[in-house]
Amino acid sequence: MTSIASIPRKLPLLLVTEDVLLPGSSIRVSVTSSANINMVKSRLLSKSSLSSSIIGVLPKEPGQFESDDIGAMHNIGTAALVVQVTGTNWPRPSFTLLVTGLCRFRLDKLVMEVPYPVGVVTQLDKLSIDDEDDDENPEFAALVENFRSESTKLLDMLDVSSPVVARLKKMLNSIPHTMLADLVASLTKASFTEKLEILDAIDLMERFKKALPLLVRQVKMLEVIRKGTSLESNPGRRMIMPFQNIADGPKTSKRSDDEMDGNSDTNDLLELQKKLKEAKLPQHARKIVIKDLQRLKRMGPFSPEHGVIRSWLELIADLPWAKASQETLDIHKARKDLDADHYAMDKLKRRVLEYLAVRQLKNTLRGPILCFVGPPGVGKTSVGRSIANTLGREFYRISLGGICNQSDIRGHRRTYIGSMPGRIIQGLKVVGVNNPVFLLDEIDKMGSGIHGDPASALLEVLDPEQNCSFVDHYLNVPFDLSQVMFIATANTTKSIPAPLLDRMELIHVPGYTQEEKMEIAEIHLLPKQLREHGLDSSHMVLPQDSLKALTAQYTREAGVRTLERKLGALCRAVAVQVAEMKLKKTSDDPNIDSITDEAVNDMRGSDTLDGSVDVAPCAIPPQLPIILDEAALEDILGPPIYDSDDIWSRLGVPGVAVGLSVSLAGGNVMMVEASKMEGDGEIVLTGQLGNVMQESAHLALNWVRTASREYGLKLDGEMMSHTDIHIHFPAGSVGKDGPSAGVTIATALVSLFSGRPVASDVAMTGEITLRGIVLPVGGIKEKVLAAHRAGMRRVIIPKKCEKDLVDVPDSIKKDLFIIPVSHVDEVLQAAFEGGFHANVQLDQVRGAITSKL
Ligand SMILES: Nc1ncnc2c1ncn2[C@@H]1O[C@H](COP(=O)(O)OP(=O)(O)OP(=O)(O)O)[C@@H](O)[C@H]1O
Repeated sequence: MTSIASIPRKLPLLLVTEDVLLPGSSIRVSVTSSANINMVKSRLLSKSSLSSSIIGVLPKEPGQFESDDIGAMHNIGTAALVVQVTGTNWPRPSFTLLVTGLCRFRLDKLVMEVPYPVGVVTQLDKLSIDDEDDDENPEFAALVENFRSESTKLLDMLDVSSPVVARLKKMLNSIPHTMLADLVASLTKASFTEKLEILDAIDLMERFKKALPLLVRQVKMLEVIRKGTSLESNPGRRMIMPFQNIADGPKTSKRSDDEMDGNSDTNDLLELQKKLKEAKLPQHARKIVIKDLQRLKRMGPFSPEHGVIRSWLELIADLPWAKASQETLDIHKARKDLDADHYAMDKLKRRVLEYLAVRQLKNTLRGPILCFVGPPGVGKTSVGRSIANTLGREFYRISLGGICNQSDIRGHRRTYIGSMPGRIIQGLKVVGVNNPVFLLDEIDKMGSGIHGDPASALLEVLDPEQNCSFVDHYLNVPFDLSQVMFIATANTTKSIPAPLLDRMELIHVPGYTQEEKMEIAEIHLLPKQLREHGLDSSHMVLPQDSLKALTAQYTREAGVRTLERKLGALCRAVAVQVAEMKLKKTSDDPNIDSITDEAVNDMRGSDTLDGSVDVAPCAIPPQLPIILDEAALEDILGPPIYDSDDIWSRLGVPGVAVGLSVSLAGGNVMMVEASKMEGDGEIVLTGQLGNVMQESAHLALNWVRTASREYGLKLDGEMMSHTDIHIHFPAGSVGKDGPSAGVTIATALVSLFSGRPVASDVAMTGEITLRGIVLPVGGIKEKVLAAHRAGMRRVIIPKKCEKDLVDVPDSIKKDLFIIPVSHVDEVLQAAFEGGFHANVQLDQVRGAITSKL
C-alpha cells in the first residue's frame, strides 16, 4: 500500500464528522470547515512529497460539526494517505479528499491549533505485514477463523464484477489478521459510534470481538434481502464498493437520514433548475446546461465533479443572459449631469457628449472605445461613473493594474482546482444586467506573464466583431458582450500594446491649474467631504486664503486626490469638535437631541463612553461655524509640506538652472545643478538618469565646449583635462529620462563656467542638438502648469511647441511670459539677466541655420 515504515511524529489533523476511517479502507471526505480548508491549502495543494500527503484523520462527534472546536476531538485517529484532492475555490472554497487509512495513532498533544491543528502522535499499528503476531491463543485463533468464514459469506453475496470485491475475495485467506478486522468492518453498514468503537479497539482480540457482530449482522441482512427480493435475478444491484465505503446494500436498506440528505439535495437541485429556467438562456447555452444538469442529478454529492458542476451551473443561473437596464439617453440631461459632477474638463466632456449623441442617433454601441489618459486623480474614473449614471446603466470598475495572465480576463478552464471565471464574467454576475458600463481602469498597467497575454484577451473583449460571442474559459459557453459599454483609463499610452491602442480613442485629461483645483475643491470636494462627515457649511468654513495655502503648500499633484484627502482630514477634525460640543450640551441638558455616543466614540477611536467620562475638556468651546484659518491648517495637518520658496533659495548660484519635466503624476519643476572640481576631466552624472538623459547631458557639455570661445567661457582643452564636472538632478531616488532637459543642462553649464547665475524666475524645456538647435518636446501644457505652480514668471519652450499652448488656460498664459526659442543662444539670452552676448560673426552664422529650420 505504501513504502513508508512509520508515520511522521507530527501530523496535520483533518477533523471528520461524516465517517470513521479505518486502516486499510478508503473514504471520501468533503472539506468545508475553515480549519480543514486551511490544512488542505497549505499542506496538500502547496506541497508534493509523500510525507506531506500523510495526514491524521480524527473523527469528531457529528453534533459538533459546525465548529472547529479542538476540545471535541477524539484521541485515537487514523494516519491516512491523501490519494486525491478535488474541488474548487470559487465561489467559495470546497474540496473533497480521497484518503486511504494506514494505521491508528494516539494524539499525545496539540502543537498548533490555528490555522489548522497539528498534533504530536504515537503510532499504534504496524505498517509492515511481515512480522505477524502468532496465534497461540486458541480463543483468538477460533475468533479469527470464525471471522474469516463470515467474511467469505459476505463476499460471496457481493457483486464479483466489482474489481474491489473480486480482489478481496481472492486475497481473503492471505490478508494478515492484523488488517482483517478493520478491512471487513469497513465493508459493513455500521453507525458512526460502532465504527468508532472499532477504531478505539487497539487490542486486536477486542477489535475482532467488536467487528464480528457487525459482520454477522450485515450477512444476515443481505440474506433476508436476497430471499425477499429475488435478487438472484439481478445480483449486480447489490454491489458493495469497499474502498468507497458505500456499504449501503440495495437501495431499500438506505437509512432514513441518508434519505433526508438526498431530499435536501434534490430540493437544492430543483431550485437550481428553476433558477436556470428563469435565466432565459440562449439556445446554445441551454443545450449544454441541460446535459450537465442531468449529469449532476445522477452524481452523488461526494463525487469529485459534483462541486465543480454545481458552481458552474450556479454561475450560469446568476448571469444576466436576458436582463438589461432601461437606458435613458438624453443629451441635454447628459450635459447637465456631466457639468454638475465635474468642473472644467471641457474637451473631455465635449467628446463624451459627441460620443453619446452618435450613439443616440445610430442606436448602436459600435465605434471606438473611449480611453481617458491622464495623471492620477484628475477625475477619469469619476467621469466614467457619471456617464453610467446619466445613461441609467449599472457601473462596474475592473482594475487591470498588475494583472499579467490571460486567465484574469478569460477565466480558468473548469478542469483546474480552484478555477473561476475571468473579471468580465465576474463583473456581469455582480451587476446582474447585460448592458452595464465597464470601466477598464489602468489599462496601461497590465503586464504579460508566462500564462498568456491579458492584452490579447482584452482585444477580443473590445472588438465589436467578436465580443457578441465572447467565450470565457470557465463558462465555456459564448456570452454576448455587445451591449456592454467599455471605457478605459490610463496614466500613459506608452505601455499600452499597439493593437489595443489602435482600438481606442484617446482623450487626454491634463492636470489642473492652481485656480482650477481651488474651484474643484470649493464646488465639489469640500461639500462632498462635509456630507461624508455628517457636517455642513454651518459647522465649518474654509476661507479662500486657507484653501489657497492648502492647495499650494500641502499638495503637489496634477489631480486633486491628495487635496480631497486633506479636506477629509480637516472635516474629521471639525467633526470631533462639533460632536464634543453637542455631547457637552447633552450632558448639560439631556433633552437636547444630539449626535449619538457611538458616533463620537468612532471619531475619537475610544472604546467606552458613559456620559461623563472621556470628553476632552474644551477650555473655550468653539463657536460654530468653525473657521479654519492658516494656523488651524497647521494645527490639524502639521507644518506645510511644500514650501514654494525652497526652489528660490537654491537659485541665484552659478551652475543651477530650472528645467521642466512630466511624469505619470503630471508636470514638475526640476533643478539641474552643475559643479566643477579638480580632477582628470571626467563627467559625473547623478540622480538616477536614464540613457537618453545621460546622452543629452554629454551632448549639452559638448555643445558648451564647442561654443565656449564664442561666449568667452574658460573651458579650453587644457583646463578640461584637469577638471571633473558633476551634474546632479535632485530628487535622486526618482528615475528620470528623456531628452527635454538638454537646454537646462546647457544653461547650467554656461552659468557654471561663466560664473553668472541664471535668472531665478526662469524655467525651461527643450531638446538640443550638437549644433545648439532646440527641438520640440512633449507635455508642454503640464510643464507650463508646473512652472506656474512653482511661482516661475518666465518659461522657455521650443518654438515648434508654440501650437501646444492652446491647451494652456488663458489665466495662466496671462500670468506667465512664455518665450519660444529655436537655438540655445536664444535660451541663454532669456535665461540670464541682461542677456548673454556671443560674438557677432558667429551669431550671424547661427541665424542663417535657424532661419532654414
Ligand atoms: N474636474 C473635477 N470636478 C470634480 N471632482 C473632480 C474633478 N476631477 C477629479 N475630481 C474628484 O477627484 C477624485 C479622484 O478622481 P478619480 O478617482 O476619478 O481620478 P482618476 O483620474 O480616475 O485617478 P486614477 O488614475 O488614480 O484612477 C474623485 O473624488 C473625483 O470626483
